[in-house]
Amino acid sequence: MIVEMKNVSFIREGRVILDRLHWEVQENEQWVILGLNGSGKTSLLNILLGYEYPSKGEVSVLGHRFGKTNLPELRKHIGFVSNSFERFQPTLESETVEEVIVSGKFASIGLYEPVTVEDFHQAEQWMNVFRIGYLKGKTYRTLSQGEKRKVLIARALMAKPKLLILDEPTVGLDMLTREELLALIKDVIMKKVCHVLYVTHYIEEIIEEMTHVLLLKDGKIIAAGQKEKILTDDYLSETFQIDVHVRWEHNRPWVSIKKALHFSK
Ligand SMILES: Nc1ncnc2c1ncn2[C@@H]1O[C@H](COP(=O)(O)OP(=O)(O)OP(=O)(O)O)[C@@H](O)[C@H]1O
Repeated sequence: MIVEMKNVSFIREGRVILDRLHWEVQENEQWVILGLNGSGKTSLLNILLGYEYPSKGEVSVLGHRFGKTNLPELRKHIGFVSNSFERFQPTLESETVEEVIVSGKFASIGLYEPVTVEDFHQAEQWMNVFRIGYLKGKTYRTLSQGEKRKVLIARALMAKPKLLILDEPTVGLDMLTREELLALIKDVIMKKVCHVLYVTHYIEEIIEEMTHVLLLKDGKIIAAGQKEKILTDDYLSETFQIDVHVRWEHNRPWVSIKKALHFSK
């Protein structure tokens, strides 16, 4: 099992941020997490990554039960890319694209291991897969947001993770770059490079290969399961607290707002 949460609550400063979550992710399922700002998505990810400890309940990731496993060891098998990662320390910012990608390997071998020619070869292969070969030799700092995002995902894959968590990876990207990124994620899933857990605010990003959805509202699970059963008008309207309508086109869900909000003067 990829993720197992039993009765997980996360309470901070007397506030229940996650409330008695039960959630299982099986090997052959690719999940998407949806929820408004402040619904608890980041807290949930922080727990999965072992950066926060739940106040109650049991968590297992990749078969490792938290509290009984070596977290730094487990983290080596989990890749994490968040749009807030775009800035590194100044040293990495001035590295070349291939150096930044290769540095992802440190997640699994430790900072002081020497980097090998094979590592650079592997980085170049990822650059080709991600169609960013043209960035070779460029300084990371000078890249566009979309290019940086692709580099960061390639960097995460250098550590050969078993689970890749993508936290709002398309924020700030134009339509074309977003579709390119989704095509790359599709490839990662289809080629079984690793398991993908995807967090987004945009339901149209739920590509065919993503099979399951978890809806989070105020730290509670509204619904979780196969996407066709979960992405309904009722569940989504409850999650997003605005009346919406879902339609499917080319095996992707699209949402429209039934009635615009009006704030009276
Ligand atoms: N360590 C903490 N101490 C106190 N409050 C916290 C802590 N961590 C999260 N919160 C609060 O819990 C709520 C959920 O936060 P979280 O960042 O998990 O939401 P989110 O769904 O990721 O939101 P967004 O979509 O804006 O990133 C927020 O109101 C936040 O302020």
